[in-house]
Amino acid sequence: MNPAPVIGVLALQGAVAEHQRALHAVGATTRLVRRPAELENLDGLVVPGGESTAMARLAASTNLMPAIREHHEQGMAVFGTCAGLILLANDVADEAGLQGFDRIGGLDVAVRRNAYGAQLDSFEEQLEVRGLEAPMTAVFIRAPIIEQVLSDDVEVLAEARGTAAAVCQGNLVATSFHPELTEDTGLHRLFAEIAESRRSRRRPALSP
Ligand SMILES: NC(=O)CC[C@H](N)C(=O)O
Repeated sequence: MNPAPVIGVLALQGAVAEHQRALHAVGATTRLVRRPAELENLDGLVVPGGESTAMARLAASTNLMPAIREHHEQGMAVFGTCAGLILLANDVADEAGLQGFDRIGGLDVAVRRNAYGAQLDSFEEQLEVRGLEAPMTAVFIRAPIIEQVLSDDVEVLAEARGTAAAVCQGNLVATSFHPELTEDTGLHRLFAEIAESRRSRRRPALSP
């Protein structure tokens, strides 16, 4: 049997412990990531929900966002939820607060921040997710909307209110909602499988 995938959780801010719990529940080993060196030899990385502007600012002092991008280019899978989706998207509308700060990028979607409404407009919805057997409860909190899918390489895994809410592109997975806030670990299982299946194809880490 393959060893458990090692999945980092970006731990600058946001729903860190909840993602760790979900990843442990699907058999992954986790590591908290606050600095570039902690990205070495990870099979995957979760970029949690929280506040994308806060994460981008906290990451800037160690150039963590470009380091995540480089590790992804070398084969590390990345799962971005809510603010994490914003940090992965190649195009972000309503960038106020993010301008001048590196993001990760790589996911061919255009998102608009806070587009489902304010904190008080947060909502839950039952979503059918491609690849999962049962519908899951999706929690949307000041969530970004995926306004446009920019490439045929992006697969829409779920839709909410008429737009894509969960997408996959190669070894990138992203949701506008918070899968870590419910007991349903289906998306974490899917991500752990993607991270594990791509491990053998990864190029070895570059020496310093
Ligand atoms: N729940 C969330 O992650 C909210 C995202 C937040 N509105 C942002 O722009 O980063």
